[in-house]
Amino acid sequence: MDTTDARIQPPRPGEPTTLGRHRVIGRLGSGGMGVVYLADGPFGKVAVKLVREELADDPDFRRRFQREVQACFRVGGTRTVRLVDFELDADRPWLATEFVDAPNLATHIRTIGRLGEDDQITLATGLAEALLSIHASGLIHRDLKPSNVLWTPHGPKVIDFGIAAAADAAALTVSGQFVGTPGWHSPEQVSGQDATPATDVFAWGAILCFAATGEPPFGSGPAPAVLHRVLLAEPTIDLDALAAPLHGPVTSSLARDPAERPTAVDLLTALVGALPEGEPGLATRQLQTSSALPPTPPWSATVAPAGAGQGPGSAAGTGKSPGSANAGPPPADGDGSGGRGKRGRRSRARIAALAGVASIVAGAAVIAAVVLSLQGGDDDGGSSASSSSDLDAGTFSADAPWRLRIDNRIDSSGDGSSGCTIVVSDVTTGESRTLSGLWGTKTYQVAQTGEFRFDVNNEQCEVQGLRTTGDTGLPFAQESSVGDTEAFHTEGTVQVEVVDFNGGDKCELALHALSDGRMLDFTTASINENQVSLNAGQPDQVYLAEPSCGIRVLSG
Ligand SMILES: Nc1ncnc2c1ncn2[C@@H]1O[C@H](COP(=O)(O)OP(=O)(O)OP(=O)(O)O)[C@@H](O)[C@H]1O
Repeated sequence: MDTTDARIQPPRPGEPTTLGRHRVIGRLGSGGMGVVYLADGPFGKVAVKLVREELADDPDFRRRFQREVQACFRVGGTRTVRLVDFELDADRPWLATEFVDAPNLATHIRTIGRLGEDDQITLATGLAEALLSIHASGLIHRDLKPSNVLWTPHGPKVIDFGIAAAADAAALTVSGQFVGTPGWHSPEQVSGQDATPATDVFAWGAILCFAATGEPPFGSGPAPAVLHRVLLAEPTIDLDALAAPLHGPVTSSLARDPAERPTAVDLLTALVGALPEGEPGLATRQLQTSSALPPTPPWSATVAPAGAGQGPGSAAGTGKSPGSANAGPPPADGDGSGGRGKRGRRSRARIAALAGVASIVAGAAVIAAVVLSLQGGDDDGGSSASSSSDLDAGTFSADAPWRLRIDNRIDSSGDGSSGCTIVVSDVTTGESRTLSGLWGTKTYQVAQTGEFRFDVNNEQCEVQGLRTTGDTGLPFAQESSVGDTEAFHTEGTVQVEVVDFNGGDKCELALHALSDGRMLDFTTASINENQVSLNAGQPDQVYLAEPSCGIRVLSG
């Protein structure tokens, strides 16, 4: 298997140094939609796809991209990479997925050679599992090909599902011609018809032929010739090279008529029992691979230091991202009551100014060291807290995900205040995060456990640590712009009503898992549709992160 380093190129001059909260380390590759960077940030290593400028300028692309990205959160399973963060409003939108330290299948076959029979079956089963999760979420991949399959020691992981729809639409608008990589696209795509789940099954068959022989079933060469063969010729399926259990499924998946192709469920059913000896069955394998997922992201849903969102070389961005600490307007007023007035406007101006002076903010004079003690707190699902006016020494220890609430009580009638700056330090590791330019009340979910110390720049900044171990009881209402909701339990679907759009006409809502901060679903409510539902996928402890509006959870 390749090493990571061999696959990573240094960023080129003028390329972004940060994308949202992620620091760019290198380039993983580029394709039709944009460049993919390896980056490091609050979720560990991620692969960030930055959309090409031409596409970003196309309003139709943006609309479709946004819709598809929202849908991607519904895709579960262990055979698809997890979407962890994105910024859709940026000059150039980007999305971050978990980084999988493995080459793509095209590279693997080019450098190592074609797959043996056992590996073919592992690939066939894993890809069918991926298609099952994608199709079960109502999506179609549309662009399944070897470079969109990462080949790990545990089998394949599929990238780029769903988002190809947006690129197809934009490219067709411009050229009116077929756009894509010939050889993997189905006859119906080549002739301009709608893609269906059967389209992905066709690509599944083509990838298996390629994995077994190193050649796609309709050959290679100039694009028009390949497209012509896809439309009119019979595929070349080398049955000597292909593992016997795949003969039937691969042949039927390449049927010209989509109705004659098997479904992902048919493929899995056909492959049950064909897995190599020693390879556990599907359900067991899923459990094993899911435990290999990256560890709980540290400091999830916390605020990045002001200005960290877009570095000097950055090409993208407004710094506003649902699920990101920069999401949403700043609080409307100092007490978090949701009122809007002079102070809210002034806060916005101050925060904008702060964004330009990150280094000054990061080094802001910490004039009051506050160490909170929550040892004796209420631990049964309520909150336990100590305020910054209590200067007693002590430590706040958290043995489960917890919440940090900051209430800015600074009298800002005079100019000169830059809001609250809080430095949260992990006492054991010494790691710290600076949350700056905070106005009103803000609450953050922190996945990291351990012992923490808080330092604030003004004793009027009240800091509370909250334990959130149980249900809070529903329904409940949340004031405008006060950060995350309390954690609550959902049976799968959450109904939310937006009660205050906070001066705008839209509100972005992101549902996160309490356990590790991972985003489960994302939707946008509008004044015309102020009740929305979010899908957690399965019963879970969840919270709604950083809504920029006043919301009421109707059912969870
Ligand atoms: N999450 C990820 N983890 C590891 N590597 C990744 C990840 N996402 C993408 N890559 C690498 O970056 C390469 C480029 O990705 P990209 O999707 O842009 O390429 P492509 O499939 O060749 O192009 P396109 O589909 O846009 O025409 C991939 O082939 C893969 O090797």
